[in-house]
Amino acid sequence: MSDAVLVRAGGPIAEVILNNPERHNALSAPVVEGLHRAAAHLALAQDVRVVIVHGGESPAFCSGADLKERAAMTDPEVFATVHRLREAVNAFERLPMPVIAAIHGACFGGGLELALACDIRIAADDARLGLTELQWAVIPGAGGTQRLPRVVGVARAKEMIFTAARLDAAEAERIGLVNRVVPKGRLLEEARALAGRIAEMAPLAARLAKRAIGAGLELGDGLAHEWEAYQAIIPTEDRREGLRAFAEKRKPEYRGR
Ligand SMILES: C/C=C/C(=O)SCCNC(=O)CCNC(=O)[C@H](O)C(C)(C)COP(=O)(O)OP(=O)(O)OC[C@H]1O[C@@H](n2cnc3c(N)ncnc32)[C@H](O)[C@@H]1OP(=O)(O)O
Repeated sequence: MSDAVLVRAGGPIAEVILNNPERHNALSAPVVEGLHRAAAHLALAQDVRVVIVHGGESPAFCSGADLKERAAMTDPEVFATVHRLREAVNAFERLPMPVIAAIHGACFGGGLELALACDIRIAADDARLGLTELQWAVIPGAGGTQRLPRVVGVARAKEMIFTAARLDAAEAERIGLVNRVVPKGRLLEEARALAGRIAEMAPLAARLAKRAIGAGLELGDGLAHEWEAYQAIIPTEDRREGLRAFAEKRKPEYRGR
C-alpha cells in the first residue's frame, strides 16, 4: 500500500487510513491511487467483515480534491484525475462488506463523496461536512450529485450543493447525512464498537443485504449524467479562477464563462 493510504487488516475488521496531513487529507494523486489499491485488496479479502475508513492523525477526514495539485493541471489532466477519483469512490461503494466512514474535522467535496460511498457515517463533534464544489466553480464529480439526494432528500441536497454549505456535525445528524455524532476523542472507539457489532452478524448475510440495498438504489445512469456535466465545467474560465482564488486565499470572482 502507498503511505498516503494505509490499510490495517488481519482480522474481521479492516481500517483504511488517509494519510496526507499537510493538506488535511486532500485527495492528491498518491491518496487516490492508495484508495484504489486499498479497495482492490479489500474486495478480495474474504476474512474481512467490516471496513472502517478514517483520517488517522490528520487534522481532517478529507478536505476533498487537492486544489493545489489541480491548479497545475491541463484540462485533459483534470479530466483524467477526476475520472480516476470517481472510480476510486465507486470502488469503495462496490466493496462487498459494510463500510463505515469515521469522520472528523473537514469532510468536504470529494471527501464527503467518499464518505457518501460508505454505508454508514459516524461524525466526531468537530466534523464539518459539505459538497463545496460550487465554491470552486466545479460540481460534485465523484458521485455526490447522485448519492447525497438519496441520503438527505433532493431539496436538501440541492440547497447544500447550490450554496456549498458547510454543515456542523449536529446539523449533519439532524438531516441524516451522518448516523450519529460522538465526542471527537471517542470517534474511533465508537466506529470500532459498531464494526464489532456488525462483525458478530453472519458475514454472508451482511454482504447480501448490502448488495440488495445497493441494487435498489442503482445509480448507473445518474453517475453518467454527472460525469457528462462535469466534463462541461472543465474548460471554463470560472474553474481556473476558483483555483487561483484558493491558492491566493481570496474570494473568487465568477463571470459565468
Ligand atoms: C470532484 C471533487 C471536487 C472537490 O473536492 S472541490 C474541493 C472541496 N474542498 C474544499 O472546499 C475544502 C478546501 N479547504 C478548506 O476549506 C480549508 O483548507 C480547510 C477547512 C480544509 C482547512 O482550513 P484551515 O484549518 O483554515 O487551514 P488552511 O490554512 O485552509 O489549510 C491548511 C493547509 O491545507 C491546505 N489544504 C486544505 N485543503 C486543501 C485542498 N482541498 N487541496 C489542497 N490543499 C488543501 C491549505 O492550502 C493549507 O496549506 P498551506 O498551509 O500550504 O497554505
